[in-house]
Amino acid sequence: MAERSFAKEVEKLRLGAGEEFAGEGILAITKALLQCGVGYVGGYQGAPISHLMDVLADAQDILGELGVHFEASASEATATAMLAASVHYPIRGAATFKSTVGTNVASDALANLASGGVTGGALIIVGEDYGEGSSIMQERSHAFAMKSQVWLLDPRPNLPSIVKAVEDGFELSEASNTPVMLQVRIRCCHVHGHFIAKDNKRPPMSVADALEAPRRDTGRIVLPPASFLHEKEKVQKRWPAAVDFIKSRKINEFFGSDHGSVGIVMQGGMYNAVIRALQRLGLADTYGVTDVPLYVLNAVYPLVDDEFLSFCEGKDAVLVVEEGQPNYIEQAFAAMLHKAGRGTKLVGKEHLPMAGEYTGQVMLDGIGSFLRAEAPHLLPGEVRAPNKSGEGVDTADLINVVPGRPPGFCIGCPERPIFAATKLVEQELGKHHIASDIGCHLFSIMPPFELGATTMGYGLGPASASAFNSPDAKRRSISFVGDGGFWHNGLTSSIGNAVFNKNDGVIVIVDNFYSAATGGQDILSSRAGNKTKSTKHPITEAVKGMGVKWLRHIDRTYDVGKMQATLREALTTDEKGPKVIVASSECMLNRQRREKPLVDKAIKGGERIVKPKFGVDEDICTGDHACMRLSGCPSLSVKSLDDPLRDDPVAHIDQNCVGCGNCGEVADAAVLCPSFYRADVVHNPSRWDRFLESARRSTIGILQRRRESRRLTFADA
Ligand SMILES: O=C(O)C(=O)Cc1c[nH]c2ccccc12
Repeated sequence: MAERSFAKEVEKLRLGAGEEFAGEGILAITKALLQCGVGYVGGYQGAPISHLMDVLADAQDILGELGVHFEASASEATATAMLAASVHYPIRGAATFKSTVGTNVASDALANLASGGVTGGALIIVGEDYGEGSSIMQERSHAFAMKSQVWLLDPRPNLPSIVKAVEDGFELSEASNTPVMLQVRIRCCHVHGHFIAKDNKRPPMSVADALEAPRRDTGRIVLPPASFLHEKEKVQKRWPAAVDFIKSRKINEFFGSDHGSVGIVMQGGMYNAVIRALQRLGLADTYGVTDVPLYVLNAVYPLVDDEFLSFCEGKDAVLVVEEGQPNYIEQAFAAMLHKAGRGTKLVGKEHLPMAGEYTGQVMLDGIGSFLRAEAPHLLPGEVRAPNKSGEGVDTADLINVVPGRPPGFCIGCPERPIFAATKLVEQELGKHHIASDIGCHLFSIMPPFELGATTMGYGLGPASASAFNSPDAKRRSISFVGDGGFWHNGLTSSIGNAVFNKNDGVIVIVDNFYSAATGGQDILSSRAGNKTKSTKHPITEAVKGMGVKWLRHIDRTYDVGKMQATLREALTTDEKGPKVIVASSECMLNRQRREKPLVDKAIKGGERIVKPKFGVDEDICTGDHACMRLSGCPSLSVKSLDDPLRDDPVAHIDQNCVGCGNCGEVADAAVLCPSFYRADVVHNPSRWDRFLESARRSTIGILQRRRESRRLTFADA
């Protein structure tokens, strides 16, 4: 079950011509795909397009009615390889994934697809995870577009532009026999707005039709001599065809005055932020109307030389707003101007940062700096000569006032006890080299665990420990991989590799029943039934099938003692070959999403429900916080006591506790302290519960009164 259900929203996908669609960017993309007569869609989830995959999964009935095939691909490479269906057949297909990491994974298939070219439109919707909210390395998808010669669209972040980009993308792909990437940043995915819908179109040729009449053409298969001809075709046919299409269909847009001494060129995705900066500089109105000449690249690759050169005509200076590095667009424009012998001054990264997200403030500073330098006469007096000194920024330096808040495991996360156990084992056996992987479990690198030295890619944790396999070694490496990474490619890249190379290390497969970090999507080993997918395939079976001999399965990760003992055994056994521990417990977020509505309903219906909660007895807690050093649970916090003899704050469990029991288990396994208690909160208590409660209360009352009566008391003076 995914993080968000779009079951209600997907009904909007049925809107017909002339009706107004209102909603989120990702839904608009899906609607646009259906309006374009797409024949098949698929992809792999990851921020910021996880929800696009969830929308498609929730829309399967609607897709099915139109004869559109949906695939939840095993990886981005799988998703891109699926687009092979558009090579020989005039069927439109779309794949979506997270960039740039997904594009890295997909690049084998992407390069092959781009070489042979396509007949039906092939659209790759890449969710660009760049900037301050990103979880990955900061790179650009642009490089992939250039190296594989696929076209890159980067639409203005509003619904009509996004929908148009999907339509343009398919047509561009067909006009140039080239796959097209449609880049959407996080704000573009989640922007809300309106557009006028068109009717959905059944694909003129479905995948079922294609299977009835198979086609092949060796000229489209990547093998010499065809592959050498592809290279020629790319340069002589497909590239010029793409430039012609972009130009004749006016994919790129011009705004502002035709006459002006300066202008701004930008990636389409930067448009909203540029307009906001111009508004703040007094140069655009509330509706975004401006006199400043703007050239908006909804297609960022390939570039159209004469469009750019004509934009520069009569201008003294032009600013390129291009997020990230290298500044490919700026370099290409500089070369165009130089070759054309033009004198227009081209600037970009002089005024805007070379790296990092172009946020509102960055854009304001950069465009302000450009205009102050090149066209100060455009700026209102208060911008040119502000009353404030400096840039006019007066927010406090937050680094000095806000404590750091590193991301960590959720309350009740079943992965927390795995790392608590690892820490306890390291206390016994010493420090080990630990290789981490992509997924929630990577939070182990953060306090309080501080375990893990590298992360090399999805499913590659054990692979990234493969060099540490020496006959001279006295200590084994430990590596982690999640169930998401395991099925993405870890089964072969990590487990198969370890078996084949006789790796002696310890591999922990963190199995939480979902691809949790990407939003809780189902995978092969998910335990729940799924209407359209085949689940319940145990990881242990796959691992055994790969040839692993030493395999342990822990089916309740909260058992810290057992986890610790198993890790100890894996690290010390004489048995050769990889030691694989599958540690399974359900993702607590998903479990709560599943159980909470049922429990709330049962409580409302008067049913007796017992909810376990944990607490700390503040009379016993010494305030040494040892429990926290092995937990990091957000619900385990500190509390100051109103007691002059206790100056250290004691441990405290807040009301968000879900009763996973981790803190008690850890306290026990670490022989930490007896101050943790469990209290069962009984909703809709039975008569027996009430009787027990009153019996307990009166017994405790008697004992309390007895103790009170024996206390030494002082008479009032
Ligand atoms: O969803 C995210 O934010 C991820 O980083 C997960 C992810 C999805 N596909 C990938 C390919 C390579 C590395 C990470 C991911």
